[in-house]
Amino acid sequence: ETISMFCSATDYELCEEGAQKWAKSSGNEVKINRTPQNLDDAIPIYQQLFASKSADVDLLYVDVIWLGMMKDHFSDLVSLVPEAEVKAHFASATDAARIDDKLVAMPFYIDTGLMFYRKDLLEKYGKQAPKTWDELTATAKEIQDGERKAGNADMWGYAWQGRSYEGLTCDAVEWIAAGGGGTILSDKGEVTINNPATVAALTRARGWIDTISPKGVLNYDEESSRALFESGNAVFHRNWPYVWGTSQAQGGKLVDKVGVSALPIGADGQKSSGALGTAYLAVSKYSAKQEKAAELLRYMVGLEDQKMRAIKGGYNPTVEALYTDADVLAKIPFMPMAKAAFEESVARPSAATGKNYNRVSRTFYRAVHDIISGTGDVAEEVAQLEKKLKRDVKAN
Ligand SMILES: OC[C@H]1O[C@H](O[C@H]2O[C@H](CO)[C@@H](O)[C@H](O)[C@H]2O)[C@H](O)[C@@H](O)[C@@H]1O
Repeated sequence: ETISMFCSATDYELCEEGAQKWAKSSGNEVKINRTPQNLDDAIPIYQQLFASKSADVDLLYVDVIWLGMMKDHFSDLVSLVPEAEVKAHFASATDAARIDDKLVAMPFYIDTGLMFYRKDLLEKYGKQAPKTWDELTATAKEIQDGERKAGNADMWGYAWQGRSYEGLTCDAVEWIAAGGGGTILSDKGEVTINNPATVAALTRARGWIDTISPKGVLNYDEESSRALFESGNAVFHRNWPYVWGTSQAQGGKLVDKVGVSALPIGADGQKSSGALGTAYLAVSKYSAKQEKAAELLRYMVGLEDQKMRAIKGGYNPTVEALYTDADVLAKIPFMPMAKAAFEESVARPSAATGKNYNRVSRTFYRAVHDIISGTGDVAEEVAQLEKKLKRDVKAN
């Protein structure tokens, strides 16, 4: 049989490797579709498939924030995946996919926002990995200026995701939550954005533009910000765990020069707040090959494939046993820290918004983009954002 699936663009090669391994060993075939590079653009493609109840795709790559939005189009995996296999994963990751008494997807890898930094440069300047966002700002500036003076005119302090898209929602929620300003909406769906911590966090981020981050950061996504860091021209870089895999790949400029930490906190007593970005696989309700698709899903979320992905790509497993696996630990020495960062991570408000998440997030990231690229009064713009979000929430 041929199973057709979607793999995410950033993660394509390893996703394909796992799927082909299953195909070969099980005597089946896989046809792999690549999501657009900007994952947001996969949403309308999926929506079209669902609207036409298309059987063209059997297995779907699913971002954690889509679970509530797309749940009605996914098969219930309770009868397709044995409970013992479900239990091998972090309960928080599988619990997020238990909706309306169904198990609508299985976790594939954990994404938590992390801070990558130039270990060699921090050592050279006698600095530690920064504890707070203010410390990061100061250290980034000091090292950037020092390196420029020493002859590298292209050096920047901080590379992150400032483009107007879902990635900016992640970055901005991290800055705001780390200062105690919440996650846009409360668990109950009330808009909580209009508070002093939001204003302070966005004011600080605006101050990074053209001081420690190039103006171009306002158009950076994961891959373009990673390119700046991996070219050797940024001291700090916020991204997902896969950057460990890419930056430490043989032949790269930064092999043995990178450190990884949890994201900074706002101030003493507050907690690091990496955005939670777990990826899932789901079987389409419209697939004519439910059982076979579930077999492929079981292989790809299982220990063997997750181990391969961790070792070759730095992807953080959702299978708990892999956090004490010697081969994995040898390749990803910061695994215990990544686990703690995952446990402290903050979820975007997709559970509270359900089908309305996309609208809420779009309003949020567009406003954040305007604020950090503009010169207006931040408190006033946050008050306007609150009004817009209240309208979005009501429209649900
Ligand atoms: O880690 C690799 C993945 O990175 C992106 O996904 C992450 O960022 C998204 C926002 O840009 C976020 O919504 C998601 O939850 C995160 O996992 C990228 O979009 C993926 O294709 C990629 O595999």
